[in-house]
Amino acid sequence: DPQLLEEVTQLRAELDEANYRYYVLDEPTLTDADYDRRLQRLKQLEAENPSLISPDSPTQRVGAAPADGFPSVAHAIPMLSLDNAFNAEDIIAFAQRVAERLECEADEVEFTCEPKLDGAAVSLVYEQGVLVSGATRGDGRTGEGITSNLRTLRSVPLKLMGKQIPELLEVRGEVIMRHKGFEALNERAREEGSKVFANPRNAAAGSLRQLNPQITATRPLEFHAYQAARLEPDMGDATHSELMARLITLGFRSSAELKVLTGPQAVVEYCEQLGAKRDQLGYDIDGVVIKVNALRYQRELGFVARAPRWATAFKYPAQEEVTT
Ligand SMILES: Cc1ccc2cc(C(N)=O)cc(O)c2n1
Repeated sequence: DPQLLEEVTQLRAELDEANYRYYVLDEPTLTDADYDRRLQRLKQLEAENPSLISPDSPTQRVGAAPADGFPSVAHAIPMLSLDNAFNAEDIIAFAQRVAERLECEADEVEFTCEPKLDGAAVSLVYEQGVLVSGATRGDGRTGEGITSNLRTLRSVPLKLMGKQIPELLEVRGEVIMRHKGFEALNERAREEGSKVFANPRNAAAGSLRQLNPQITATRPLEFHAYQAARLEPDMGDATHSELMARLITLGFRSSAELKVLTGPQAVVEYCEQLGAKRDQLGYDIDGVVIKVNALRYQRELGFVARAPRWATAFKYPAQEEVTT
């Protein structure tokens, strides 16, 4: 019945658009009540016409628990950790090392800076624009397959947006829990006598490792993309900042605080400025991720044993643990 198909298609488009505006653009259009009304209507139409159900429908976010635990997933490209810088001298030394290898002046090198979110790192794989796999970082080479849990996050697109859909995209990013959601969760946990989490990072990691996606679906988690580990067709001689802008058009949230800066002094200033407003962000960060912006230079610089030569993480002193 074309009338029915029209209504189902319209509802899906409205729900996907509402997700994007709420979670990526921070400009919600639908109220939660409007969102839920449309979702219920779509669930009813799909229940009456099961042949219409497709895995990328907004109604298919919360599935069944994986029968026997999470499968082990090998990352096609290792999720390596970053080397650390602790002060301005370390940042300048990092920039000098990069400049030497690129045979240019440190003050000419373009860097990006973004807050280093303190959550749980995950990887999402999209084939022909559809989410096919999601995994935890694990030990960097092998993680746990938690696709069913990641599907419950409304900031994780079930299918990519727009017309320029890549054949293959592997997005890396951080799943975080904001302070407000963390405090509300622990408040409920104390009332119910269930597990109270020590900090938002543990709460995010613990929520992603729930065997039952219905539980994960109730947790206030957000996915923030920070890298495209694989992209086919690739973007050739692009930059990290252009890649992040492309991810936003594909439906992902990526750091609103990302800045392109030239030379180490500007990077040091960014780290000082962000440090000054660290307590007002509403979510935990443990530093600043500093990257060489040009992807061509990132490829040229490569990695040392365990961490990229082209990136480092400036770390702030640990904050006193949140008293629960
Ligand atoms: C390459 C790399 C590795 C880990 C990262 C971690 C974060 C983070 N925790 O926010 C951000 C990034 O841009 C990262 N980038």
